[in-house]
Amino acid sequence: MTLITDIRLRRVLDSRGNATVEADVLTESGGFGRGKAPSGASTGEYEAIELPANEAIAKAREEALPRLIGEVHAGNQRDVDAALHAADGTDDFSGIGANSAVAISMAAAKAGADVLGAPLYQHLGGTFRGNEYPTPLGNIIGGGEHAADATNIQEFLAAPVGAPSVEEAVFANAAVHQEVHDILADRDLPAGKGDEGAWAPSVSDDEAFEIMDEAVETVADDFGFAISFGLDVAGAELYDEEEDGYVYDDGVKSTEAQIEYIAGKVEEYDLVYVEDPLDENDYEAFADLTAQVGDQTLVCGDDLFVTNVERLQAGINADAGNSILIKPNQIGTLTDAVDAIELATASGYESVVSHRSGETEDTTIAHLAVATDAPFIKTGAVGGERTAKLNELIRIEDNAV
Ligand SMILES: O=C(O)[C@@H](CO)OP(=O)(O)O
Ligand SMILES: [Mg+2]
Repeated sequence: MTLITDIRLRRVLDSRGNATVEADVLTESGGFGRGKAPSGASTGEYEAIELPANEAIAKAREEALPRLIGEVHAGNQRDVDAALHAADGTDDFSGIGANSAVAISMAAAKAGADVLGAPLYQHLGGTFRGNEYPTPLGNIIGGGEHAADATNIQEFLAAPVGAPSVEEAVFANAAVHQEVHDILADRDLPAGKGDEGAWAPSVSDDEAFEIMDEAVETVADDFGFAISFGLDVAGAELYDEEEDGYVYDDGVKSTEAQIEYIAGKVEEYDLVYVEDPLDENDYEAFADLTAQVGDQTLVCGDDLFVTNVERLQAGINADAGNSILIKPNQIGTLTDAVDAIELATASGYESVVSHRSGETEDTTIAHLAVATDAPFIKTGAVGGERTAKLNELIRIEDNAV
């Protein structure tokens, strides 16, 4: 019933106005799924390769479609993704493009769910998945590669850990976003928004910490539950090999100083989440920081692990970090992403499912986070391509998908 009978690929817009790949998968019994590839700006050195959309589409039409149409069942996700790998023939999807691969992989999963008449999260997670919902991490203040003349740290993320429901958590993050706007206005600090909708004021990182702290406390009082915050430092973007350190507006920090700085911020602000605090090649520094603060916060590898089981295994061996960021387009297929989650779970690491800075209306990651019992999902706080996922989470919680 889920035999793939047609795949259509087209170029559509992403949230930055760039071209990305959209895939439609149709099955023998009328099942339909549509997936769209997101795209990063602070991409890790070891990510799967995204090709220009036109090229990715042409390559996938030539190489992948003949191996999928009439050959593979959309309901057998591992078969779909194995066919994508076989069609690509490289170990980084540079053959057909990770953007074509992930769009087809997600579209096939949705077509498989459609035939079953089940929500995608049930198709992916099965009926015996847990009954937890992820806490949304809301990007509130940001800079780095996502906005010019703003903070050095890429993302300050609200984490409504005490929220009684996904719905309350989503609204709390939006309220923190609004509160930060008001604080910035009171301080006469004009601010545009970065790629993910976070405020991008021209303030020091220290001032951003202070503003976040004030905003989450105010909103936590209003909502009546605990709201913490966390960071995506995007350390690989700050690290400069020639300087042998992390380059901030106010000077360069050595690796030791960076570890001390982040550990200090974890203590001072009770941070619940710290992503990529260090360079993507420095497992040892990750391990040092994890030894210091790993029992009180999630130390998460994004550019460090790039959703890749081999890089994750190296991290596990080195005790580097205690959680992994999962971005399906970083590795190219849902099977590869789920393999990384399974290895993480088996090794006592948490998995945090994430959007990219360039996004679309696609909601697959909301379903993946619920299917795999992720403790957190990182998918922004405001903006249509972000609320697409947040509102889908609300619907999933409400049994309305
Ligand atoms: O670094 C990150 O975690 C992501 C998403 O927030 O950014 P980008 O998609 O630009 O890599
Ligand atoms: Mg990151």
